[in-house]
Amino acid sequence: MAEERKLKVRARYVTKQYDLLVKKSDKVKALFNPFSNGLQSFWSLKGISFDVYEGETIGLIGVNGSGKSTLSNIISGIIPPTSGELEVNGETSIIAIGAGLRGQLTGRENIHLKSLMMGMTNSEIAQHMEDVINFADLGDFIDQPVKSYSSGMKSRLGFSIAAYDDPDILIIDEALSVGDETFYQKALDKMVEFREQGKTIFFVSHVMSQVEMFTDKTAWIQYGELKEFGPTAEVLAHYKEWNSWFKKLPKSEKGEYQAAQKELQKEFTVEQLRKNIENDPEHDYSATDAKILTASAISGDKMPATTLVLWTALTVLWFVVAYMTFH
Ligand SMILES: Nc1ncnc2c1ncn2[C@@H]1O[C@H](COP(=O)(O)OP(=O)(O)OP(=O)(O)O)[C@@H](O)[C@H]1O
Repeated sequence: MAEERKLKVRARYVTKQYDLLVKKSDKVKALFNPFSNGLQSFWSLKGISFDVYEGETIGLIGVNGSGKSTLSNIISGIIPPTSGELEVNGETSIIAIGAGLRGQLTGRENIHLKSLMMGMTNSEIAQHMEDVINFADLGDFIDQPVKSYSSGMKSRLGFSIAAYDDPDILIIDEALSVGDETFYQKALDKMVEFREQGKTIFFVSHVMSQVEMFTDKTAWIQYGELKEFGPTAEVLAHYKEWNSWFKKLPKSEKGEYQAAQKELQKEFTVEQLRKNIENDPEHDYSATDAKILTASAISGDKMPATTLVLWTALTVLWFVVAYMTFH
């Protein structure tokens, strides 16, 4: 009988919606304006679905701003999705340049802090500290504040801390693109070791040769959508084709194309998400629609919930004051 593969990450229509207004005054204005559509929003992810199994190494590729880091941060639990279903079975550890490192603390103190957060005892920390320091190989810089590190040095420290965390699911977000060749080789060997142990790895990179060499499957994210998910060789071939088509466009058309895609991410609505789910033959819409579409309360398609509450409260208050005044 074939051994059943363990599901490590299951994503169904995962979205991330950001508010586009940055000034506090704009937020306050939107809150008090009953005719406002709410804050203008941007859908960094428009509904991503995939299954990843134990021992798989997954490449995450896509042009700048396509949503790779957003997805990585959601899988690692750093930020919540706006809507959708996400099942993550196991401990995750993310390595992104400088992510999770405290700039005012030294490298050694950062390792100590992380060890304490992992619940290690003092004697465990001593051994762990030595392993991480040896792997990071930062020399005297290990006792300097991390804010004085170059991005390559931060990546070395971040990778070493995460690698010795012994996570089930390792997410590497561009962290190896800034290091030098020696460290890159060492990190790659460590990743191969992880893979052999049956751990699951997500590998975000713009370097196609790294993705090709290291991953089994690849997810191509394009302006917030999952354009393709499958065997790395196939996906990379299609991605390269798309890239050479894009590169051949005149400069003005490139700009127009990108602006149009970004506009679609601004105009995306929960209604469109619902339609996408309804039209997905592989998705049992009726069973999960409520959970998957929780974005409806914050979508900006209608008056935001906070404004609604505020206006109801003000109306009630007005009636109370009027009643007390005229009685
Ligand atoms: N906090 C935020 N508020 C508003 N928009 C955001 C926020 N974080 C990310 N975005 C937007 O979401 C989109 C996806 O960003 P993300 O960093 O996930 O892309 P990426 O594929 O990792 O890009 P890169 O290859 O350049 O690292 C971008 O358009 C970005 O501007």
